[in-house]
Amino acid sequence: MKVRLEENAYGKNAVNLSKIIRHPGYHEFRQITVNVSLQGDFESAHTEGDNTKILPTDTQKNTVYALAKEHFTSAIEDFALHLAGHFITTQPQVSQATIDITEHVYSRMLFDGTEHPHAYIGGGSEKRTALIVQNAAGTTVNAGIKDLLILKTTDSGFEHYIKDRYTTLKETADRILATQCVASWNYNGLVTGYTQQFNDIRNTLLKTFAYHKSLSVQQTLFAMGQAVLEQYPSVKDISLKMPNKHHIPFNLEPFGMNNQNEIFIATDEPYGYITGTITRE
Ligand SMILES: O=c1[nH]c(=O)c2[nH]c(=O)[nH]c2[nH]1
Repeated sequence: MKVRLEENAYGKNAVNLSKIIRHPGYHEFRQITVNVSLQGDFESAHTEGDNTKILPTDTQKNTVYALAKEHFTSAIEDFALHLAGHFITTQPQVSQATIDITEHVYSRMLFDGTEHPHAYIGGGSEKRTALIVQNAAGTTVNAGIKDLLILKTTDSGFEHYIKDRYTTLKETADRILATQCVASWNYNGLVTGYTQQFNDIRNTLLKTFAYHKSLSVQQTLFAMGQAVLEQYPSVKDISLKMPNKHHIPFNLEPFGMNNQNEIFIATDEPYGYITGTITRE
């Protein structure tokens, strides 16, 4: 039987790297996880076991650490762009380099209103992400946030949905809305000041979530994406993933008590999963 190699890629995943940037009197600390993935002329490696065009994934991992010394100095997008450019320009057999970086958030410890010069506290589940794809057609920059746990205690309802013989869900005009949000957006070309853009977009997402009078997760997701596209011409499109982390009112009637929307059972699974991409018309 004749078979042929279709799409293929290889690289090193989960390259965990931390860096201290030492300044007189204070330190900066960064921690990232890097995935490198290369595409190109690797057919003979698969069909003949010919490794002469293979840059070992071990070398790719070493390259991430080595280039971090000089080139991981600001936003993860900038470091990812440098890494992608390195593999494309030094390896002629590589036609596409994909660099995916996740940054783990740390904030400085604060004592009596003063930031400690070298002690940090982890940022919980939230992470910042950058995904760079470089090939002959150009370079795309995707930035985002993942595992952003956000919740509001009112201004959320879910009513007027389909009811059939299997429906048990009660309509509510006032519920908890909670999600562990993933947001990622593509920029129109390159941007100056990735961290400022990231902080501004993150703030817009949070503010829209907080102030939106939500009729459903779907409607809030759309409003969050729309706000970003309206305020940032640099953003081409935005994708959101919003698992509905249900908080279901607990029945206190067996105990002769009236639950006035105060006591809930927080359930992890199963969960509603709402996703969408919003783009300009
Ligand atoms: O905002 C919501 N969207 C749904 O599609 C849905 N389905 C459901 O059971 N609860 C909710 N909530």
